[in-house]
Amino acid sequence: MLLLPATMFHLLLVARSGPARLLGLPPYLPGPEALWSPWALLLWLTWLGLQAAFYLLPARKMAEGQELKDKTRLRYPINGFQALVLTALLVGLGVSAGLPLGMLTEMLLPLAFVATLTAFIFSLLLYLKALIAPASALAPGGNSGNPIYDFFLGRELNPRICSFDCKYFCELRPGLIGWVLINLALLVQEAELRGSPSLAMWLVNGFQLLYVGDALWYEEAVLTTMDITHDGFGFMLAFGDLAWVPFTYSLQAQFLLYHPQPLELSMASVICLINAVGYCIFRGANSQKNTFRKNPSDPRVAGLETISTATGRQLLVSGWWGMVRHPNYLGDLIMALAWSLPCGVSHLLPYFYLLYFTALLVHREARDEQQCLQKYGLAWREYCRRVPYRIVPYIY
Ligand SMILES: NC(=O)C1=CN([C@@H]2O[C@H](COP(=O)(O)OP(=O)(O)OC[C@H]3O[C@@H](n4cnc5c(N)ncnc54)[C@H](OP(=O)(O)O)[C@@H]3O)[C@@H](O)[C@H]2O)C=CC1
Ligand SMILES: CC(C)CCC[C@@H](C)[C@H]1CC=C2C3=C(CC[C@@]21C)[C@@]1(C)CC[C@H](O)C[C@@H]1CC3
Repeated sequence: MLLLPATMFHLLLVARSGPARLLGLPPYLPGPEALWSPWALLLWLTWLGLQAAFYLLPARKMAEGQELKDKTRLRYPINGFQALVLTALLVGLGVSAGLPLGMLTEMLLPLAFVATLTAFIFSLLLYLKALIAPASALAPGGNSGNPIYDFFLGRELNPRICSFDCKYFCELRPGLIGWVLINLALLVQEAELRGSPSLAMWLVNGFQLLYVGDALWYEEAVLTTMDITHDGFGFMLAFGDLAWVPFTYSLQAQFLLYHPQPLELSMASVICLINAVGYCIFRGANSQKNTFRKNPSDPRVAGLETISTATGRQLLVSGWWGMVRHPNYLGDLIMALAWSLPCGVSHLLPYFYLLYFTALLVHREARDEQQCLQKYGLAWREYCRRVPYRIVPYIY
């Protein structure tokens, strides 16, 4: 809980330092005046309020979540993409009215500080709220009895205030949309400093906008992720969603603002190709599984080979899911590489996301594997026999 914020501040500080060494000491330790700003607090609370208001707007669709312990299902608004578009319109209006968006880059440290503070306070409130929640509302993982562990993992599975789902809201809105807004501010600031944004900055902005746009367009798919169906809402997700995602996932664009990198058109084309390959695998695999889970006789997936399980559900063993057991992770990792390459190879810092993400996905894959083994038993073992590689064919 201390190491994660410390890492985030380290990254923010070294990204703007001359040597930009991932493993070096930060150039200075920020004092309270560099971290605390009432304006940053006001901006952050306005941002959360705005995204909460967008969440509450009428949605094009209400989706049902997975079945819960008490056999009920929660309902979720599907209007994340609408929130992204409304945010873009509002920011566009603001910029055309003279809003200095580039100034946001000067406020990243105090904004990250208030986001961290919010995550701690929010997690504490969530922990207390879980004390009065019924047993059926608790998450399988975060109720060990060790308060520090439970505070970190989260005790309640789907904490809600009336129909407002705190975890679902945080997972996709303020952090993800905040990430692309910070990227855009860095692009605007670069244009102000150097006359125009660099090609590398355009690529990083474009790739990450595609990723965030995709997540919000296919928002319903998040309802089947382990974050929503299995993990409680505690410090890990609150900090991850509200602080870690916007302030560390924008690291490549931060690095580029302070360390401009030349990029040939030919190299840029190769990087675009790598991102496109990663995206096709990521989207193809995710859509294939979602289509199959919704309706196994859908013509797009009906011809695929499957294994039956004792639960009545089937597992795909051909198509993307016959290549490796987590093709979507493979695509995601290839995209992560494409996001770092525009930053050149002179520094390790812009590759932090790739390194962290590899560790996160290897760990996540192992957790998912355990859950699937528990759920599907022998059928899962058979799947592992037929599809022996986890993420990278013939390697891992
Ligand atoms: N950028 C980031 O920071 C992060 C991005 N992600 C991305 O989010 C997306 C969702 O990831 P995540 O929630 O981890 O997991 P997945 O979308 O991979 O879902 C795993 C589940 O899929 C089902 N499944 C597994 N194998 C098969 C099969 N052969 N046939 C049919 N169903 C199968 C199982 O659930 P069941 O059988 O119950 O349906 C399993 O529990 C991924 O694309 C990932 O890359 C994830 C984490 C962080
Ligand atoms: C701070 C910790 C080390 C870990 C925090 C993890 C979180 C940042 C991630 C856990 C699962 C996530 C997912 C996404 C973003 C990152 C977090 C919140 C997506 C929304 C990214 C876009 C994809 O299309 C779907 C992802 C679902 C899981």
